[in-house]
Amino acid sequence: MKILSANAIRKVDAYTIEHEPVSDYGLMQRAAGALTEWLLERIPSGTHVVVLAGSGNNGGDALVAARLLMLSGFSVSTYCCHHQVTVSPTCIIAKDALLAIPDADCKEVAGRDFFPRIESTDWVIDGLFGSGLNRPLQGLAVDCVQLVNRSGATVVAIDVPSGLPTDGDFVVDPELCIHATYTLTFQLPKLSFLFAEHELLTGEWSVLDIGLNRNAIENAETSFHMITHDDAAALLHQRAKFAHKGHFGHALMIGGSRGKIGAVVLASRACLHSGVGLLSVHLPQGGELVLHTAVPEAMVEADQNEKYVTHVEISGKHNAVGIGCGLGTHPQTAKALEDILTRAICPMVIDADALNLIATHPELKSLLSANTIVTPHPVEFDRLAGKSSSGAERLENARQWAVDHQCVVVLKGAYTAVINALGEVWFNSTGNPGMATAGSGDVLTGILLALLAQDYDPFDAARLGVYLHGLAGDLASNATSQEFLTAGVLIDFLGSAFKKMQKE
Ligand SMILES: NC(=O)C1=CN([C@@H]2O[C@H](COP(=O)(O)OP(=O)(O)OC[C@H]3O[C@@H](n4cnc5c(N)ncnc54)[C@H](O)[C@@H]3O)[C@@H](O)[C@H]2O)[C@@H](O)CC1
Ligand SMILES: [K+]
Repeated sequence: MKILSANAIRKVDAYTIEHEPVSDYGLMQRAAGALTEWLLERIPSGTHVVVLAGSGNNGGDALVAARLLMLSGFSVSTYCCHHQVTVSPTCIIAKDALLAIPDADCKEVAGRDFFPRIESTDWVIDGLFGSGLNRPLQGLAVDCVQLVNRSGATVVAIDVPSGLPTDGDFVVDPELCIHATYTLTFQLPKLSFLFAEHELLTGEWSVLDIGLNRNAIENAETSFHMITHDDAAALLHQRAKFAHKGHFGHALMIGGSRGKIGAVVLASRACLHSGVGLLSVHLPQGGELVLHTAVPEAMVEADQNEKYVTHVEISGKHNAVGIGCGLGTHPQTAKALEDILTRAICPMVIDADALNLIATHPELKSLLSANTIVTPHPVEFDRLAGKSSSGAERLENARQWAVDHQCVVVLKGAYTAVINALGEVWFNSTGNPGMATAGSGDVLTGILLALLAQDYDPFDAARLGVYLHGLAGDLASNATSQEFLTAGVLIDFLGSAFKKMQKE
């Protein structure tokens, strides 16, 4: 699923109006119709609804919704907050249609004294600004937004919360933006919804289909996508009937240090449960017995050192290498990492402490090869690439990093971003806060290593891997609870996640 910029959406809107039997106002009625349908299923009967409409088409949507809610029997008070002299012609049509209803309550807000009284039991429909916002809010709009935010009412934002830039192209002061309980956005998700700092502003968001022209969406250029179930399922390889374990690759997992052997155990278990043929694990000698006991399916190559990894034999027999889980950052481990990066020619997944070592030994970056996946969480990424002041800035830095180092970056978060060497971004759509638990990242590394060993292209492996990882988390939390989730439970649900991806 594409994520389009405000500008690209405007073009798709215009194309739809030009090529389909629908007018500007017709499209607005469709949008407001979808919105009202959503609202009617949720607003408790008898609720007083306060509708705030700006001067643009977002305001027009709000005015149409106000009319539809009134016709459905709700008590609706509508306030027009005109922030500019020219009001959109479609907004004017919508307002005239509202005023044509007997008893329509529609007031102009000429200043603070004209503001509505909002009770905490009210529902507020925010149609002040939509995708046309191009600068931070000022003046009366700010006062209005703050009145809403302090009211305690349930707030439904139309398309985008007023004050939030659709593409995340400027940093928002949360005081200058509606804090929506729900955001109902039209047709496609918006980029700015995917940054952690905007969670408070968007609340729970959902996409409403308003039937924009499919060809126009298909032809619109963008670097941003969301991974849907069908996208991920299409990436899954079928396993041939006569296949044997040699067909599914031999993976090498390198990790562990004293006190952190569990990380390699989790990553190894996840790898074996993700379809790999053979798995060898290189870990400090002290962890050998633990690994043999916890993961009997794996072969163990113990390091000469008891507590940390110092030297790894890299041979042509491995189809993929994973390194970093629980690895530690001992100087001798850094030397070993340099040696591995220099000699390994197979695809690699690099995680956790291996990334921290690269951050403290920047000369190692030049050794990364094109078929590498790096899997930093935001703090690890900032160590690698320097601090970012916002989610949007970090995403741009990660795209640049992927281009500069010609590898796949998996920037982990609520909407994990998988970025290829062209700077194209696919956001994951599965997963839940229950997965914010120790070892969850190790499980992802294990899955990615298994897919790489099975000859998945690194970008495909990363997109399918993050989707499966999140899906296992969703299945696990549905069957138990987010609180109960541990990395081990995630692995237990990997089987069901794979099953959901397979063709019936
Ligand atoms: N035909 C269409 O284009 C459709 C548009 N739809 C709605 O239309 C919205 C976009 O409408 P518009 O493009 O009219 O934009 P908005 O309704 O977001 O209005 C923005 C207007 O305010 C001005 N402005 C921007 N930032 C400002 C600021 N900080 N302070 C004061 N003024 C500011 C802009 O010049 C622009 O004219 C979408 O979000 C969606 O809700 C839907 O009705 C579906 C169909
Ligand atoms: K809005």
